[in-house]
Amino acid sequence: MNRISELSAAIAKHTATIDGYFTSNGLPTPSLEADALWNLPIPDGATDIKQARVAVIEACSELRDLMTGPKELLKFEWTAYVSVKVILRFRLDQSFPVGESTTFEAMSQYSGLSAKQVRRFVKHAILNHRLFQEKSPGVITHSALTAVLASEEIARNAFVVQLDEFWPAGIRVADALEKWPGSEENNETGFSLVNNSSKSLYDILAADPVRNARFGMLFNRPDEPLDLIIENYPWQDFNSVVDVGGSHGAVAIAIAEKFPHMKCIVQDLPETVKEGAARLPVKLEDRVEFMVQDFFTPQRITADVYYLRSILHNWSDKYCIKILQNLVPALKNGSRIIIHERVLPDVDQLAGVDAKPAINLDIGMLQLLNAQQREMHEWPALLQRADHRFQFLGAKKPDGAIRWICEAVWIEGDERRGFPAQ
Ligand SMILES: C[S@@+](CC[C@H](N)C(=O)[O-])C[C@H]1O[C@@H](n2cnc3c(N)ncnc32)[C@H](O)[C@@H]1O
Repeated sequence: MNRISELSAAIAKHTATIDGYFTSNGLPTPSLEADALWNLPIPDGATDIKQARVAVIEACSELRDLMTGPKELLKFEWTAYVSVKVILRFRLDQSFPVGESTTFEAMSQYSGLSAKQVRRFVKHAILNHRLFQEKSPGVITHSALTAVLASEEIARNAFVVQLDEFWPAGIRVADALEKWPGSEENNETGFSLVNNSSKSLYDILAADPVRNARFGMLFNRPDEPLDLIIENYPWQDFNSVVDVGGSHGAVAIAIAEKFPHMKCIVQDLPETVKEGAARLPVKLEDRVEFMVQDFFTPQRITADVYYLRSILHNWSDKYCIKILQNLVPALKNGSRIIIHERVLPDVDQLAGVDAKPAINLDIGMLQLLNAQQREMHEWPALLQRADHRFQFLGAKKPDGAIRWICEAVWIEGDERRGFPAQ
């Protein structure tokens, strides 16, 4: 069988598996109509159905490319997201309720754009992105995608931030690499260039409350259940944890709730600490403490565990080493360091659809901050560069998790190597 027939057969086979699952469980078939479910109803435990879904997506993508052909694949869609940006900026998705219809004229009155402009952008968005539908000429209804955008501010905000802040930064990455070869500084990026600034993303956004609030909202929704870190680390074996750059303390609070013997300290910058402390449930006040601590200054708290979730991927190696070295003054023999973040897949896993978000985030970290995602082998090396007394113990990724739990231990006197520390 040739490749296109193989792919076509695979698509038919795996689609039938998924269809059978939905039918036998009384679940609706996937749809992009406005009243569709927002996510496919496949529970975490249904591993074979999840795998079938991945197989369909991968086979469709390859088949589509094969049927397009190499030369046509090289055509660049340079208008790709223009219509989406306009729709979001002028809030056309929010111009009429989900379940109702509208016209180009009504959208024009709502937005201040001309009816002709609205028609051009809406048609582009329907064709390229399945935003809206036009089932009869001039009558516009929502699709599932615009229904989500119109109904859920967090999803809408994420799209806006990606289009308005992240995408333009990507366009200047090559320029930044040319201007600052090999830079590890977070103010020498595509983001800095496109903002015409010598500052970092954090400083640029901090100067603009609206942009800063939109950026902050990106992190308001948990991207994986907290249970995954609570259930998959032996917290019961320890008495204290410092959540380094812990934001509003979601993880520390979950640890304190589940393990009443634990003392948790959440460290962050002043503004975040103030907000986090204000939100802390009164019943946890004696066991969860918020503390201002810049992680580029020496750590003041000696604890059993130092927990860093999604911290190091925001920094280049040079700064990660400084963050780790600044823990050293407080560490005691046996202190644990948990690095909890996405890990880049190995080269042999690059084909999987799961690899794509990690690889894309890696480039994203570069375009915004000159930072990076890391492969597993880079963690022990980075820890060793910070201090040879950090010993990497291993890592695991619980089922259903997006982050790995990477663990290191601090060994005083370099017992591991059998000679005293210098
Ligand atoms: C990507 S967020 C991760 C927050 C949290 N660990 C989590 O996973 O939800 C990075 C955090 O680092 C904090 N941060 C940035 N620079 C810092 C610094 N120099 N010292 C302490 N915290 C810092 C930010 O305020 C933010 O809360």
